[in-house]
Amino acid sequence: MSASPTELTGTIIAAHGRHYLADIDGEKLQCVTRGKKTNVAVGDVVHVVRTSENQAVIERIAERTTLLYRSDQYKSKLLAANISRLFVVIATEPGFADDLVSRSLVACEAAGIEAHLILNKTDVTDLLPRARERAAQYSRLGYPVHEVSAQAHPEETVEILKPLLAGQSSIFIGQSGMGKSSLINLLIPDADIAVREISAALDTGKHTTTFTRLYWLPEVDGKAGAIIDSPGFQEFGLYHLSEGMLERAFVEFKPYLGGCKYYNCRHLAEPFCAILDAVAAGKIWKHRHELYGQLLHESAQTLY
Ligand SMILES: Nc1nc2c(ncn2[C@@H]2O[C@H](COP(=O)(O)OP(=O)(O)OP(=O)(O)O)[C@@H](O)[C@H]2O)c(=O)[nH]1
Ligand SMILES: [Zn+2]
Repeated sequence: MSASPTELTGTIIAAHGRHYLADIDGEKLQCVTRGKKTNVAVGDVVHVVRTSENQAVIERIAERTTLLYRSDQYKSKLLAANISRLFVVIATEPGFADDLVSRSLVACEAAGIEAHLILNKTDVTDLLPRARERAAQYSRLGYPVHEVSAQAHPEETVEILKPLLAGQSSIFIGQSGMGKSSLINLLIPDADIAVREISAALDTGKHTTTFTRLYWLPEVDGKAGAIIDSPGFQEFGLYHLSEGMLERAFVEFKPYLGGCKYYNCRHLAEPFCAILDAVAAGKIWKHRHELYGQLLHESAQTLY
């Protein structure tokens, strides 16, 4: 369906509660949804109708290539739409939680998004060997790990990350304190100004760090890229993933799926289970199998 003459097409660049900011060819319009809908995500391409000089109402959301979301027992929360790559930022210090890293990776697999890890603060050399060892668990699963130091080696950091971001729509996520803002500021030199502009337009007052926002990257070979920055999180609920999605979202299970005696094996306590055998043989990381069990449990608790 093509846009009607009164409709404008743009991209959602920030979301704060039910208030959205759309970028329409460089012009920023404050947007609301019709009714009480909250089904819009940063990164969404939207068709809007202007209601005043700087306001509009969202009429339609264009078909998405991907949709990343979190959920708890009661509801799901959209994180970002149309992203092609996700970067989980971890660091030598403070300590990072494997649980959150793996949940992010599982969410990516389920959504068809390519996932990478960024190990920041490599300048903290006494903690580096241990952090590397932990990060290697993920590179063994096939997720690339990029070592950087936003503070001690800013130029090298940009050199490493730039090619990974070119022409992609990426999201950065991570626990608080890993250096995500430091990295974004290196990659988007005007990020501070953009944030002030966005929060003024969204009228978020001083809650400037609590919203998700999109920054455009300069075009490379005619392809525009974007970076989405999301607030630091402490939880990543995945209640919305079904059992079938879960077993496929653990990449290391793939060679064993179909090898269990029972076709409806849940890989928890069943006899002759290929996954459990692989865990026992040390071929599947026990921590990840435990997380799988936890996520199965969560998926059975959904109330919506
Ligand atoms: N040693 C070292 N410290 C760093 C590096 N990058 C960032 N930091 C510090 O780590 C702290 C957290 O950095 P931020 O960029 O605010 O981290 P964040 O992940 O955005 O955290 P939130 O804003 O809480 O979500 C700050 O004190 C930074 O100065 C680095 O490469 N090396
Ligand atoms: Zn099984």
